[in-house]
Amino acid sequence: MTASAPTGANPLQALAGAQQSPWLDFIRRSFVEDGSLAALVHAGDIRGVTSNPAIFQKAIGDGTEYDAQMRALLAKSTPTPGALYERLAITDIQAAAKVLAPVYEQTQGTDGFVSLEVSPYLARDEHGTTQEAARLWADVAAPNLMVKIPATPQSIPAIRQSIAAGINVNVTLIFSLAAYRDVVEAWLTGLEELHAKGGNLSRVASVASFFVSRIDARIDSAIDQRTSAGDAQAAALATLRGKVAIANAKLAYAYWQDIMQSPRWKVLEAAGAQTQRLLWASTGTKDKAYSDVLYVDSLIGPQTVNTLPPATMDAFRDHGTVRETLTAGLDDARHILAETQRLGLDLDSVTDALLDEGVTAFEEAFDTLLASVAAKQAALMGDSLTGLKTSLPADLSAAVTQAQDDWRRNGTIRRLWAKDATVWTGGTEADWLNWLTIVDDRAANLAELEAFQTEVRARGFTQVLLMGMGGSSLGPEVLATTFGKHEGFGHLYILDSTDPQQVAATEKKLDIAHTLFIVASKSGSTLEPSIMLSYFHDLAKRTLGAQAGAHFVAITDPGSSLEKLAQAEGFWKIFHGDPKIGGRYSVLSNFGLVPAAAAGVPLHPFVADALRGVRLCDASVPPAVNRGVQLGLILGTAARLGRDKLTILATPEIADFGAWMEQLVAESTGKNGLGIIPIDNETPGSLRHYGADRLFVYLRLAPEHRHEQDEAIATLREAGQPVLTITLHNRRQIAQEFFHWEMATAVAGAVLGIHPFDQQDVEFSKIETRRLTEAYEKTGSLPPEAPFASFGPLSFFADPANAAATQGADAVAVLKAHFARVQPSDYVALLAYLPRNRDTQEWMQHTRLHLRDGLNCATAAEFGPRFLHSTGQAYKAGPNTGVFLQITADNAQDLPIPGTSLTFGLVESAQARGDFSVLAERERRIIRVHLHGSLKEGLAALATALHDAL
Ligand SMILES: O=P(O)(O)OC[C@H]1O[C@](O)(CO)[C@@H](O)[C@@H]1O
Repeated sequence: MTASAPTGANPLQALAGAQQSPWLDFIRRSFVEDGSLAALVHAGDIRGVTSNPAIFQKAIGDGTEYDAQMRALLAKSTPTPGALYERLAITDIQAAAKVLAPVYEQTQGTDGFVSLEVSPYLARDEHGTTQEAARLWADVAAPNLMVKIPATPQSIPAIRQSIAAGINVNVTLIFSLAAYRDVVEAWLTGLEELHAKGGNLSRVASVASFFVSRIDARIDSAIDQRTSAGDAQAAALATLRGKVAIANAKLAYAYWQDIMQSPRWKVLEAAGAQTQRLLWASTGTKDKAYSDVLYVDSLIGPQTVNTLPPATMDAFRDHGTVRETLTAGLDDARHILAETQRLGLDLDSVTDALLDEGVTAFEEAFDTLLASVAAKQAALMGDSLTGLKTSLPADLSAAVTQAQDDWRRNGTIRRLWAKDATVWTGGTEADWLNWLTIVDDRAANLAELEAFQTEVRARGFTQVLLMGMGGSSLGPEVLATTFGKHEGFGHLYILDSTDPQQVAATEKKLDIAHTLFIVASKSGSTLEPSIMLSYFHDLAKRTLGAQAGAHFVAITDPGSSLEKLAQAEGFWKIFHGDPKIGGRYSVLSNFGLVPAAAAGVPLHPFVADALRGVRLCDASVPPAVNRGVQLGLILGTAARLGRDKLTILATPEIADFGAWMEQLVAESTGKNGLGIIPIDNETPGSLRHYGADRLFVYLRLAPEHRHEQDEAIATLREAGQPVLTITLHNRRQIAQEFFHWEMATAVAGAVLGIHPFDQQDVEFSKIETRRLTEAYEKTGSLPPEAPFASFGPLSFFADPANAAATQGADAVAVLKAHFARVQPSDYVALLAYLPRNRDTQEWMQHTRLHLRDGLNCATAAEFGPRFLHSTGQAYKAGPNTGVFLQITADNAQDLPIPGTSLTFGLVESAQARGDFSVLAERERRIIRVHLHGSLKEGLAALATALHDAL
């Protein structure tokens, strides 16, 4: 360390003579790039640099200085905003380290440091801090770096471990003598550990940053308050104004001097160790009544550092006084602290509070910084990201802002990414969170899927049939309908029904000899895919003989019964799902990617888009700009305010996304009498049909948007209905939305206080179905049932309670009585166990709109058994606001299920009956209408009756 200053030196330069190093508490890109820092260093004004989250927030958060580097980084990859910030900060730190390197060299590694702080979010996390210190040390890779670690009780062990690892540490946020003693202890122990390992002590530098002026600011304000309240001790209190912080610092210095005399230190010193210098921080004067160099002039002494904000640096250069003040007036200092205590100014509480405030202030600065980095990143990525515009009524908007702030203050998004189950119910949630990381995992292992895609193409399949339910089919269905057929690949068909006519219609589309069959089931034991597989495998065996297995691919979780069957039958491939991902969160795992590969969807760009979605929902993105969190907080908050009908409208080319969303949202949130009811694909109507229970989501595919949909949405917005408009700039961006909605659903679940990853109520219908099919296998028939009313082709069935409530002299009267039960904010759902084809879909759509317009309520048009693995969970266990019309029909054709005495038609009716009894048991308002004879005529009769009933 330089012992004397050059003659004619300014006060800053003269500090060298007093063995104090002035460091600068400031950094920003332009200041380093334009040579300003170098000029200060060369002049000898400044011998080190410190940064903190608030300094970087000012540097990066405002202005455009960092845009060029951001652009360059974003051109190469899509980092998380947190990683992007860190790259920018490290670039500055490395540049400053270079400027200070000559000082470091001249002083043999004892001065010329630049400090970079660990994430303030880790301030109370020993392990996280230790890891991050090591990571930053390695990433910056400059010997004159100091990693800043706050002196919280939790971080003290991290300080010891970092020192022991040979990392230079700047311990920050020290306010009390007690904390300082702990820091010294950690530092000494760390050095001793390093020494014991045979490490080189001479290059381990450390400073203990003792905060000064903040203490006076607090104590002075307490004094002022008491004085103005007429305190009897006002005169004595007045003598302490502006004195306590410096007295505190002087005693810290005295403690350091004692340590320097201790035998413990002497051993380390003899082994070549450097001392840990005290660094005075928070030395900008806060009270204008005091000298603007008070906290520099008064704290000068050998082997110390003072880190100065730019204004204080300039002031000290201009009129500072260099005199060894630190060691003078030690008795006075003791007296001041004794007086502080005598007069009831609780210094311990003040320093405790200052530590908490200091941590919080840096967290908040970091929140602001990351929010601006994320916003800037989004702006620079432009149309490569989907957009979100929200238009919310005042009450909802205020509640959402409040929720965002709660999430920000509590760091909930970081807890979510850290898989902390207490974000939800503290149950088994952590076992279901691998959807958070599956895209990175798949991106890193894309070669296997790409090889599969190449092989599929080479084998020249003309069709691909995917068999599965819910999460195993709805994602692939979105891919099939959104992307269509790809050159060189077969058309992807989806089968998720037990309706015999639908099975037969699917079979008709296939050329079995040239079809690739994919059976997808996470559990491997779901009824529908099992029987579909039996049917088509049997068919394939009849066409292809021993080669049949080579046409089959299974996607299932490891060890499932499906995996065993696939092995036994010689399937071509078996792809595994991740058991820590539930079905409805599986679209970006092999459950979506294998069908995507088979259909020829270009995998790399698709996964790259999904990754964009992941990055912008990252733990480092604060709630107000985190797309998934934003959406989820709106969904959850809206539901809590009674807007629980999530009404989904989409450009037709991407409209199937709604069916996937339905399952995700309904199966995740619909439980314990709570939840969000998705209303998919309900054509917009007149404003008077909408109550205060709606939240609209418009998925707008910009290049193919429909003018009339835009108009309808604008009308809703103008009428004050809450509307979320999500803009996709191309179809592939559905990959981003898959992730956004997964995150949103998890977040909405947290707002509702439910477990969003189980679906316990689905099981009840399955049990009932099983009971019925087993009865059939034993007795050859289903248990008898009788309609409570029959009129021509329409027979009505219900449990006694529902039957009693819907008596009528004709079909019209029955339906009238049933729908008279609809209250404001209820919804009506048609649950049709019919072949899902263009005719039935049109009928359902027409009928639901008729009901919507007649009853002014939200409507759903669902096909069984498909919805049983989707919205069925919410219908059974969500809010009891649904009024259901189950529709069944005679099957014009039935198909046997190989290896059983069952038929598809029988399973379908058992499923309808099973679900009915569970809904009825749960006191839902439901009746079943069975259509006899021709389906067309039955549907026409029902439509007429409904028309007359409303
Ligand atoms: O993939 P699997 O295990 O066949 O399950 C299919 C679907 O059934 C459910 O488990 C229940 O409906 C869904 O969550 C799931 O997506």
